[in-house]
Amino acid sequence: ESGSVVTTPEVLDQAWLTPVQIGTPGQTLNLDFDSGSSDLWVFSSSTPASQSRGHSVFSPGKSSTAKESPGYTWSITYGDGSSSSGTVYTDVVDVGGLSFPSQAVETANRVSPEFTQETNLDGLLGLGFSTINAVKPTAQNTFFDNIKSDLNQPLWTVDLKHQEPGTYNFGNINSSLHTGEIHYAIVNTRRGFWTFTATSYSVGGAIGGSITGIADTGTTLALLPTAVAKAYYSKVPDALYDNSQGGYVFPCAASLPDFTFTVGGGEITIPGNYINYAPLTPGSKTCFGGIQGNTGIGEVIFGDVALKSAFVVFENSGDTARIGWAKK
Ligand SMILES: NCc1ccc(-c2ccco2)nc1
Repeated sequence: ESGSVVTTPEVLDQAWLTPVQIGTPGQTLNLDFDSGSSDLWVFSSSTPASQSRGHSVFSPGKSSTAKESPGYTWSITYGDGSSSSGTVYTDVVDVGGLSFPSQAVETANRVSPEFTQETNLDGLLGLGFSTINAVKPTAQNTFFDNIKSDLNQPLWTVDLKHQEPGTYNFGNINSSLHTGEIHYAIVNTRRGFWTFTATSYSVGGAIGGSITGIADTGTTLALLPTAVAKAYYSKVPDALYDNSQGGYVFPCAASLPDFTFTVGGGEITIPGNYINYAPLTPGSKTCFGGIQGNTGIGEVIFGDVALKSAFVVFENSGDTARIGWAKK
């Protein structure tokens, strides 16, 4: 089988949110599908009202199929400093018509203020490898790992669009969603992420070396090696690294060069206007870059700024994992 679901960008393409039905009858929550983590967690009836105000919550008590997983707990802190923790149920989870009857649904007993403030986001659906699932004492499977054997092909695809709805597909490649050929690179799954290598990059004609990083639908920007970010902004007049902002800024009127990277022998171009990410504050004439250095973070992250420039295939046949990138 296969399934497809529409995903919708938040303001400034900060994240894309996708409706998921949980329990019986189905309770719809809008989740951030995140290939950079591997837990399906939700705001719940156990989340204090002061933290869940404005959010849809999952109430296991209202689901005839919810089962507690006694003694199971989880706690996560993300790269951006946000965090959440709680307990675990199993219940039916339906994504785009694909249903798994006993998905681990991690209900939040607390969330950090960053999550409370993002009222469109009702939780995360991890699409990383189940090896890094945070449930104790036993790691749980991601939704993709649970349904993979039922899918026509052991893959999911993502088509994020700048300020337009896009799609997540499970089990098939919809060829109408891409124009160019799909170019594949091998994924190294050792750290539980979709880690791949771009063999080269170019900015305004200048060619650079290889970049190894993770494909992360749950991170807004492209956090590249510091030398790469430096090389990019050297081509942007009046760009500078602003310590107080923690990144490269430039005049919003600047025309930014494209950033092209090569994966599996094919070129993907992030258009300059995607790299002119946003004014520091609404109306400011100084803008913050969509490409930043990855200083202080363990990983190089090809986040949404890169992913929305392409049609991307995440395939895991069991012994081999691959990532495919195509123009669209
Ligand atoms: N890369 C995972 C992830 C996704 C969303 C968030 C988030 C949303 C609001 C505040 O923090 N944090 C981390």
